[in-house]
Amino acid sequence: MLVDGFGRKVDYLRVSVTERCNFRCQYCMPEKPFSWVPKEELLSYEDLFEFIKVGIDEGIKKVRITGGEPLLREGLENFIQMIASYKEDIDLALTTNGFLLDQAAQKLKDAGLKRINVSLDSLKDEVAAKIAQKNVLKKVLKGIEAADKVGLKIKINCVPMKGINDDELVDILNFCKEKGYPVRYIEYMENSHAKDTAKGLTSEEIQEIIKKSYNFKKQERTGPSPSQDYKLDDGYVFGIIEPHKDDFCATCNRIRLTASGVLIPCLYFEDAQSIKEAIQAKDIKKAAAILKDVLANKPEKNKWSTEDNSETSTRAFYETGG
Ligand SMILES: Nc1nc2c(ncn2[C@@H]2O[C@H](COP(=O)(O)OP(=O)(O)OP(=O)(O)O)[C@@H](O)[C@H]2O)c(=O)[nH]1
Ligand SMILES: C[S@@+](CC[C@H](N)C(=O)[O-])C[C@H]1O[C@@H](n2cnc3c(N)ncnc32)[C@H](O)[C@@H]1O
Ligand code: SF4
Ligand code: SF4
Repeated sequence: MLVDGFGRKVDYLRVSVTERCNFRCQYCMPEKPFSWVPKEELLSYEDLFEFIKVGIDEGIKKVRITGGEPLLREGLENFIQMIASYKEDIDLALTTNGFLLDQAAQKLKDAGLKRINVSLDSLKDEVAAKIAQKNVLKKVLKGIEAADKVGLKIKINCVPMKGINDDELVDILNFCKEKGYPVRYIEYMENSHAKDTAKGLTSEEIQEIIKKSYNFKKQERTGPSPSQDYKLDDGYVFGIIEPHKDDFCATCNRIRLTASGVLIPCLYFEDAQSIKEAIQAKDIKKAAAILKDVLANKPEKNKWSTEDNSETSTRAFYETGG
């Protein structure tokens, strides 16, 4: 079992397979970065898998593949198959913007993927295009449909932004409710890579908007998801990811591995260590020791706040995988 310095059990590894992306979401990557990490500096799938095995052997139960946009990296289905066949009962999932999902869904399912979280910030062509800075909506909706058809379990992620998509939160909920997909609204997390004008909604503001159309009750927090669930009277459950809440980090069970082999104890903090050398030297003991050291240094909580004393993260979400 993996335990951090605050006694939190860590059993969830998020693996970013690329920092590159085909969208330029205002809250994440509004401009193309000045330079990408060169391809040769990335860990191969085999090397990433070597580390994932170390993690699983030490107690990781849930692996999420993310990015950048993970579907941009060639051969992803082979990587998924490696993980799926290493441990049958692993909770293996993928987070994607959905743009390339239409052609990838069947391959992903066949490789052993069970569930997928797709970002959907708007149901209006022009708003989706404004957020992603690309005409994306039709392809994303097609991708979601294809994933559904092949039997992948779907969740939808939506980042509510002031003056941009905050008038659509109920429409998005209705769309997801009709399709049977849980939607999770994510509070915008301030970071120095986002567009200067980006401003998110707090969980309370999101709830106020939904309250105008639906009654709902806060649910008990259970399981490994970062989402706080709310249940409508008809039983539909939506979630809000509330990183500005004081107690959000108390149940943190997550660590992150970037595509270039940096193991990050917290989405918010700078401190991190590379496992690249150890993995490439096939020094499993050293890789396991670095994992434990990173966990021992996992911070108690982030310093995002809705007050003036909020600290902005310099970590790019497209690098850490969100
Ligand atoms: N601050 C913070 N935000 C997180 C953390 N984990 C997830 N999030 C946010 O929630 C978003 C959605 O996460 P997903 O990639 O869908 O994964 P998930 O919510 O763990 O997925 P489920 O396993 O389906 O619940 C992330 O991209 C982040 O923006 C975390 O540890 N800290
Ligand atoms: C970094 S993306 C990577 C996976 C994929 N490209 C996607 O967009 O789903 C993972 C998640 O992070 C969320 N995200 C990115 N930047 C964020 C921010 N500043 N605040 C909150 N969520 C953010 C996205 O909405 C997405 O759901
Ligand atoms: S949120 Fe995802 S889709 Fe949007 S720019 Fe970031 S990595 Fe790309
Ligand atoms: S901000 Fe850091 S400590 Fe808090 S939940 Fe996210 S990863 Fe965990």
